[in-house]
Amino acid sequence: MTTQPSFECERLCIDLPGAPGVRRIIEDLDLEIGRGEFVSILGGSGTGKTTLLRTLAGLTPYSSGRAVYEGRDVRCPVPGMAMVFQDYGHALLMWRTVRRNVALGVEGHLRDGELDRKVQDAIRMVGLERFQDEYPWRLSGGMQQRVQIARALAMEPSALLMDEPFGALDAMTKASLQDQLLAVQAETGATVVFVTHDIEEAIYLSDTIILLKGSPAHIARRITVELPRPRDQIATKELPEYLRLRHQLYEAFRHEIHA
Ligand SMILES: Nc1ncnc2c1ncn2[C@@H]1O[C@H](COP(=O)(O)OP(=O)(O)OP(=O)(O)O)[C@@H](O)[C@H]1O
Repeated sequence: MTTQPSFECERLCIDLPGAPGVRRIIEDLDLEIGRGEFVSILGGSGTGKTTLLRTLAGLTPYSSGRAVYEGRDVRCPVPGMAMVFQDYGHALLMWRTVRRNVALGVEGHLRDGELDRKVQDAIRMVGLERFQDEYPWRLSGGMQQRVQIARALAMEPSALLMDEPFGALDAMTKASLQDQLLAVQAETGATVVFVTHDIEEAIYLSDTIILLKGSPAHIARRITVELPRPRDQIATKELPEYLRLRHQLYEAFRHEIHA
């Protein structure tokens, strides 16, 4: 990991339409995310996690302060980022095969050979080689989510923004996709900003956890996760440091989210 930031926010304020007028969702948020860093955003329901992620993606405009990605203001989507949503059912085109869904973000920009290479690499990274000519509706929920992740990876993003991508999946599928995501990140070196409700998921995956609190929201805690990599679903979760972080975050949730 280098020290050059991928994202920088300074006194970031985000307002959304409310009744009446506008409602401030995020206030005076300062945040720096290093290149290749895995950052999870945790917080209670309705705190503003998705709003913050969408602003980092250039999808929701901010009102004041600064949000910068690799030196560029993010007032609209900028190249180099890809977003993955929780609702893979809506994100995929059911009438296109897996391969043609994965190609969606890059087709029209590349020559055929290069397009095929990128699509094949992305499909390999999520382990869907055998299913590339299938239609998404014939796949399980976990496999459909892997298609969405592959589509993001085909764009070779330097930053992957993920909004509760595993929130709708069963525990075993979720664990397997978490490991696949960590392997992909180790291979690509992408920065990952990951929104989740799940404290254990945040600890298992992250280098840093940002806990949002309040209305408007601000950063209540910034926690560095110093667990060794590669991580392991059994061994990592038995480490004293993992258990200490888990305890700390549950306490923080209890005292701060409901304060
Ligand atoms: N398009 C919108 N227009 C107006 N208000 C919105 C819009 N989207 C979200 N909000 C409001 O902004 C606040 C933050 O919503 P957001 O979805 O960012 O929270 P969240 O922390 O991601 O919640 P959850 O964990 O429940 O998904 C909520 O009060 C929500 O009602």
